[in-house]
Amino acid sequence: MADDYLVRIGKLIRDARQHRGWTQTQLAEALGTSQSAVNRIERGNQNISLEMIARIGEALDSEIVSLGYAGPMHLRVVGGRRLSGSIDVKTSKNACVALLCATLLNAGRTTLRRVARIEEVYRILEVLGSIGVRTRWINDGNDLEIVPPAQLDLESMDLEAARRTRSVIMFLGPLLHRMERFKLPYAGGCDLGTRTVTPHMTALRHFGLEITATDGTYLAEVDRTIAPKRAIVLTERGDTVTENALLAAARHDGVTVIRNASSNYMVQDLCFFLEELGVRVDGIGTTTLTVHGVAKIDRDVDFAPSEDPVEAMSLLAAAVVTESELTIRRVPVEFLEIELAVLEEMGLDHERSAEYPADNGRTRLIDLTVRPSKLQAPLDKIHPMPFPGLNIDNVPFFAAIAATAQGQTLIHDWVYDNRAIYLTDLTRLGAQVKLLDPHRVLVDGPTRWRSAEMMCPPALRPAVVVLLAMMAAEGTSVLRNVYVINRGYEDLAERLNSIGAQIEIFRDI
Ligand SMILES: CC(=O)N[C@H]1[C@@H](OP(=O)(O)OP(=O)(O)OC[C@H]2O[C@@H](n3ccc(=O)[nH]c3=O)[C@H](O)[C@@H]2O)O[C@H](CO)[C@@H](O)[C@@H]1O
Ligand SMILES: C=C(OP(=O)(O)O)C(=O)O
Repeated sequence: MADDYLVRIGKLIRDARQHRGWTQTQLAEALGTSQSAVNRIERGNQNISLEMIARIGEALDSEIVSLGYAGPMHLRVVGGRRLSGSIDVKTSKNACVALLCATLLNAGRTTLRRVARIEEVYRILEVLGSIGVRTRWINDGNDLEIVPPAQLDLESMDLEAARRTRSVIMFLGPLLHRMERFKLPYAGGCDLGTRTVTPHMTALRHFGLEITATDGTYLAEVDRTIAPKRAIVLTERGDTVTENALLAAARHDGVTVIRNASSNYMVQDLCFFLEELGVRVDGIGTTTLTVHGVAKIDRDVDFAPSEDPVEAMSLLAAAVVTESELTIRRVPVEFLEIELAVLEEMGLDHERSAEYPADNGRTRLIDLTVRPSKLQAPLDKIHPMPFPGLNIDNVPFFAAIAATAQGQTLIHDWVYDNRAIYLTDLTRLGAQVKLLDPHRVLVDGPTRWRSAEMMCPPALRPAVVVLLAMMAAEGTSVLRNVYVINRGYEDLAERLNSIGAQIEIFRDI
């Protein structure tokens, strides 16, 4: 019986270590013991004290044994500290989730390099695993290997995981080639108000896909006699709808033209990946994509998704609100050009390195050094547009930046029903943010930030904006329930600590 417990605890430790991406040797070093001792513990061959379990939990930032329900993660932020040094931008959530869905097109093995270890990726991995796709972290947890089975088992889909992410909608494009009738749960994700899926249905109808929405699920049926006869015109220039159309076109044996396509960063990464799979895509970076599909794809491929422009913007905003000098490395500059132009107008003192290519060989990167600056509010409103406009997901960061600038800034988020509303949470931290209507806020700066204890807004970017303001505010703030941040940022607290922040992770027991 005792042995059985040791084996179970050993497995928990091994899982927590792998989740962290550590080798046994790395864990041994953190504990001041030997790799062979860690190996014995993980195999259940070693008596282990409660104190040792607690130390392992601390080292891995994972509660190995919890008393009852291990509650949500919270952050305690000691603010008012300057950041310094340099930090690398990780690969993007939005490309990684699209690429994971795209692996369903390929009968061969896909290796994805430096995939962001974030909750959104974990949810898609859980869904893939539940339907029979073999996925495993390799190379010390940096890279992911994905091998689909000959037959997918959709009946066993982990519905709870699927409902927590909107990205699962990108299963539609690949699945319509693998089965004629299937079910998918309704797409979830951030609480940003109504987000339509109609454009996806309109686009995929060209490939014979019809969708009926029943209680909580989409029932998809494919009529194989239908194939695109003319160009597919997307009804809106959305990122995931463009990706879904690309995924469907990739295995359509013929040429598909997609018009009003998004040319945003995640779409470009997906196009580069499709090319690795042997699917030619003309017009990458433009709004007309011509896809030369192939009926069968069976290739072992290796691909490195590019860096996340929204994480780059987040780190840049962290430097601005904390009045720090910080170098942000591996910034995909093409997808941050408008943001930088606006910030330059506002008076941001910054320096850019020469450009160098990302590991995908295509995306242009720079290292960006940001210095403390006296910012002025921009003359015109801040508003997003599909790429190459100011990125929709970067708009919330301008609220925090505007709060540090002298004067009034109007922020107009026409895209999402709720996102601008969450920006008023900044008032709890001392900012003057007035909601004019559900899409527009007026920010008056500069701000004398003050600490506060708050719940995380239920949307990724506004949640990070609140965290950044807490880092600027003197004193100790608490941000509760940060799952939504972990959806899109890998180890954000630890990484910010590495450049001088003081953020402690804690949980309810
Ligand atoms: C996994 C992923 O990649 N998520 C991104 C993707 O979500 P996703 O592609 O799912 O975005 P949606 O399709 O929900 O579009 C966001 C909102 O913008 C509206 N809309 C969009 C385009 C357009 O030309 N006109 C228009 O009105 C939609 O109706 C919707 O209300 O794109 C969003 C917009 O860039 C980003 O915020 C998300 O981070
Ligand atoms: C809105 C976002 O993402 P999602 O589409 O995953 O909800 C985001 O990344 O800010």
